[in-house]
Amino acid sequence: MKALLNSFVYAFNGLVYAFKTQLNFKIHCVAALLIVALGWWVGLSNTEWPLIVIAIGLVIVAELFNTGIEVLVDLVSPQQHPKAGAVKDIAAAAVLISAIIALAIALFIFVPKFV
Ligand SMILES: Nc1ncnc2c1ncn2[C@@H]1O[C@H](COP(=O)(O)OP(=O)(O)OP(=O)(O)O)[C@@H](O)[C@H]1O
Repeated sequence: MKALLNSFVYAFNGLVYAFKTQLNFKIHCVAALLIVALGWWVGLSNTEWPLIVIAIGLVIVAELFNTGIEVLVDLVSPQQHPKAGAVKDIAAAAVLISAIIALAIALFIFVPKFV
């Protein structure tokens, strides 16, 4: 039971680390809160909410993996190396793609409500 509780504490520590060290993670968290508030305001349907939750979760998860990969690369390759750079660039690309997908979902859901 204590081990299970500890695993939640470790995961929470990871969230706090990402939030404290990554400006992009903070920006995405604020954007997520704004989107949820907007969704509340326009009254999203029971089918629209899950799509928004998945879109937000996709970006947050990608950001967390990106942060973990950055920390790992800095640990194993503090010196410059083309492959270390490529690993970071690929992780950053994953975040970018997730954010584009999330933006597309948000536009599909919200734009028709304002036109
Ligand atoms: N060890 C390295 N070797 C080669 N290139 C690197 C290395 N570390 C970083 N880079 C290059 O510099 C870019 C920026 O690296 P950095 O560690 O600042 O990542 P970041 O995404 O800006 O992270 P942060 O969010 O912490 O500012 C990487 O995407 C990569 O192209």
